[in-house]
Amino acid sequence: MTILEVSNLGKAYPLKPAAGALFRSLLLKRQAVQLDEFWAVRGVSFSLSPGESVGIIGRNGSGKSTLLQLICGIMPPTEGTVQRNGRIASLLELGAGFDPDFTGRENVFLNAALLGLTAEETEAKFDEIAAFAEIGRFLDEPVKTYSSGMFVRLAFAVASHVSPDVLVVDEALAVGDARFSAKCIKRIRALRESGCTLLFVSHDVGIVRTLCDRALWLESGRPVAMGDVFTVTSKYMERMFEDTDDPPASLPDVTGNDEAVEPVRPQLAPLNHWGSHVGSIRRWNLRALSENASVVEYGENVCLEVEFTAPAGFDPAHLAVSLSIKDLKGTDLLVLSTHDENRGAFGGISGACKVAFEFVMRLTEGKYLLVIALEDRSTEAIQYFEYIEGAHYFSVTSQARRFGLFNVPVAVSVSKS
Ligand SMILES: Nc1ncnc2c1ncn2[C@@H]1O[C@H](COP(=O)(O)OP(=O)(O)OP(=O)(O)O)[C@@H](O)[C@H]1O
Repeated sequence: MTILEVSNLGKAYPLKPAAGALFRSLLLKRQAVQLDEFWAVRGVSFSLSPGESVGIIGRNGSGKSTLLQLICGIMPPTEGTVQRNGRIASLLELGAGFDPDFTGRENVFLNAALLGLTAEETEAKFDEIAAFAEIGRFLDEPVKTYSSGMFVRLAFAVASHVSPDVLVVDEALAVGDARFSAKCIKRIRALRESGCTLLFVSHDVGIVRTLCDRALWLESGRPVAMGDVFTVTSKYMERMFEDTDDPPASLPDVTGNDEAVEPVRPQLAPLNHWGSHVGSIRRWNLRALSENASVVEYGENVCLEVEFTAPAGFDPAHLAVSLSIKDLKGTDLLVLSTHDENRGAFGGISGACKVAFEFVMRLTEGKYLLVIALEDRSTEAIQYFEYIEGAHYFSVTSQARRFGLFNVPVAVSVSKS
């Protein structure tokens, strides 16, 4: 069963005619001026099953908000259809579904009624909503006196407490402080765990990876790829790194189906490889008990050796080799760089070199991937000669059952106070 079915969805806006064309048309009283169209979104198709979560990514103006508005029925599509099979709660427009002259309390009932709740159902959830919003006595003030942050708190509190089948959130509206943002993310996670479907727009790839299983990448209103969140966001970041305005050449033009991008297969190396390739990383080896270790024991001494060729003519004082260990969602868990540990280590070198990082494995049981990069650190923004994401995949095992991502040596003492 699908909870949301989006088919060939598109939204076109008329473009204003050029001033000369309008004038000529009026003067000559000819037929109406032909208006050009601008497609903010076009050719988007996908379906969502209950409990799935999709992050929508894309640069500014790529059509993310327009797509969400079409999906929620806030505006009609120019072409295509949206079939909704459940209660959709959305957080898209500041103040949508709120009456500025009503108090916060009254608006909770109004907003919940628009989402299909009876007054009794809202009454039963009211205390929870009020506690989540944390706006205190302002609950009985008209919402026109609210700051945008207070507005969002109340709107999110309602949307996330009406037991939605689908929660649609445009993160651009998350104007709350860091603590409230963290609270919202925790709440979204809890809703997901209880089976709620999520559609989430964000510029923050890290949050999309944390909250979503799949990602849809839009470019100029068109879908570029949809599929496994890590794979699609990696391709997107690679594209952002290249940072040109040409349409992406590396991925096929697709209509939002999942076959566009292969799901992550951690056994396959590398997931991503980009950079200017002026210098090159030639070989690497994660040595634990064995060469190219695919299993590392917690507490084991680990050595990563990276062989590379320094870019010809580049000042080696600004050269750095870095490694990152990520979880399979792409979160950086450990980042080590010669730039931080031994800055200027490459002063005076040229041609083929080797660098070794030695450390004790303190990550607990799990599957991880390794990123290796050859970097230009001459400016604050890192430029990559080579960036190899998924250069190596390995698991960490542990004799003792340990919880948490890290397990560090700790001394515990007990005394009478
Ligand atoms: N009412 C409108 N009339 C004409 N063009 C519009 C209208 N609303 C949006 N657009 C255009 O449609 C395109 C997509 O806008 P949209 O807001 O959906 O992008 P977005 O990906 O959400 O951007 P951002 O990341 O900046 O929020 C943009 O070029 C925008 O200028």
